[in-house]
Amino acid sequence: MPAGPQDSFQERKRRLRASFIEQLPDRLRQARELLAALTTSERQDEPLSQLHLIFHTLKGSGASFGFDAINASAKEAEQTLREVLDGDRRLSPHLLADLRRHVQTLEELKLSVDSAMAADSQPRFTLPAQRADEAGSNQRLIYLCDDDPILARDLSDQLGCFGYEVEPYASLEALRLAALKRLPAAIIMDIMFPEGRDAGPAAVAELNARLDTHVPCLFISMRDDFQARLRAVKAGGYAYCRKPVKAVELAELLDQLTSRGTPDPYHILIVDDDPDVGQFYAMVLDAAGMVTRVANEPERVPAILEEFDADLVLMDLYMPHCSGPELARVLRQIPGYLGLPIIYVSSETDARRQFKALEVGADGFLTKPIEPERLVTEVHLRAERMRTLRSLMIRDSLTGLFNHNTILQLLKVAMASCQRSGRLLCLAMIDVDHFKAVNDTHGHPTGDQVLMALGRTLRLRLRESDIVGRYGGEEFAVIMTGLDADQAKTIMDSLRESFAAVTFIADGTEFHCTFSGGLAAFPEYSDPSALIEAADAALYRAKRAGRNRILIAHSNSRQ
Ligand SMILES: Nc1nc2c(ncn2[C@@H]2O[C@H](COP(=O)(O)OP(=O)(O)OP(=O)(O)O)[C@@H](O)[C@H]2O)c(=O)[nH]1
Repeated sequence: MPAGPQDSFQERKRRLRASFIEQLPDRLRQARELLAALTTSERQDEPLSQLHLIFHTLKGSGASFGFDAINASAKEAEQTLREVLDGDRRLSPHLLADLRRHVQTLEELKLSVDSAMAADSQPRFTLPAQRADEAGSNQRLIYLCDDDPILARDLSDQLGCFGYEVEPYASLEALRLAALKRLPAAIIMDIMFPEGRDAGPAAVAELNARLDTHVPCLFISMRDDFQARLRAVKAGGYAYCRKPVKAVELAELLDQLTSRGTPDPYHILIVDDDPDVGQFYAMVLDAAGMVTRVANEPERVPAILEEFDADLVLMDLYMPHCSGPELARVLRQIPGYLGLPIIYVSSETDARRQFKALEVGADGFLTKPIEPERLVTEVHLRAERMRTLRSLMIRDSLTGLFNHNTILQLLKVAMASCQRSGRLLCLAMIDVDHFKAVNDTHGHPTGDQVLMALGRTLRLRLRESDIVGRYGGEEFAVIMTGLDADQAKTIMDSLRESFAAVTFIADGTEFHCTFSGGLAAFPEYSDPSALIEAADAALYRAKRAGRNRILIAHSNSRQ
């Protein structure tokens, strides 16, 4: 039979089990030595803790790797040692003899990889939120159905600024006919219609059944009751937004729904002092499409996190020199990791101890042995949540671009990285021309549409590596690396020309907008505030020189 991904998973598991069996005598020898050093006359916390850690690890790994006999014997010994460490029991000669007996039982076990493999169930991974995308070739075509024709038209126009081709429909019948003729990439659907309070989800369900497909769907509604949300979920709704909805939120959701590219996999850092256990979790999560990194030494974690952008940390509870809660506390004291989800994985079942460990700001507790499927689901759900929350914290709600604080942070990070690598960096500050007049003439909502369109133009036209943010009001900041100021100016000029060509329509009147920009380059300006000040000054000059142009700041011509 050809080797498939499942075979390689089983093969890796086999290797880990073999390595566990190989290391077992050495661990038991350490346990024997520690036991020999223990006397009943005085309390010796250090060897007792070390011994506890050995049995604790054996208990967890035994369970994870399917060696039930190891798990059972180590569990009893661990419990006894825990009681001694807590002061609930004295270290009597009888108790020492008991511990030696446990070590002996473990030494005498006849372990075989094959028997453990045979007892293993085949892991299956069913990742939540796998999105079907069978909407046909037109990735930008969206149907929006709402019985309020003004809202349908207005929202469609706004979504147009995000690059979507949105067709508004004010009746369910009109939408049905359109969908039967040509399938859209997604449908945005209201819940309540004259046909009934739940007519929107019913129509979507009927359409899917009729076409034998699943058209991705977002629901929008004034309703916020459980029933409405449940109907939407039953009809296969991907998201539910309460009215009034922001076009930028819908655009973000549509981006997720209609993107054909695979989403960026979750990055999971696994911290476990036992290399085999760490590898085991990594193997399970890798097989589910996540990217993992294993740290066996807690002290290396901050350095690893600096270059591995983790969505979540999976952490062992008991580790020598630095426990899981201690490491969690260290991380929480670093501002960038205050919100990083930390999940403990441990065979600790005592609820009091679990709570204590969580108190330091960790987010969850998974008790060993954990089924691969459950591990994948738990990690996936928490990492997904983290991404959503992070996005809300760092993005501007109108344009979906990075907000003011985030762009400043990112500029600092990018400049520090360019400093190390010797790469060039340019900052462009751009500002819509005569924007006050747009608001005054066409109204604030139209002004908002202009800002959304500019944000979108910047995001779609620039490289993935460029960082775009809304600096404030009608001012945007763009960080470009690996380019000198002249190259950056060429790009910004081309964007400026494209934006000037966009036709906006408000109340039947067409109008155009332009923007001006100021560019400053690193290392000519070597610290973030000097770079921003220089780009801003160049922007100011561009405005004074007549607008609709990009000017470069030079340190010898500062004004
Ligand atoms: N619609 C809308 N307007 C905003 C927003 N933030 C700031 N503004 C408006 O942007 C306008 C900025 O106007 P000014 O700074 O006077 O400059 P300008 O009219 O753009 O003219 P120049 O920059 O000199 O070309 C103000 O009227 C603000 O109220 C926003 O989020 N939405």
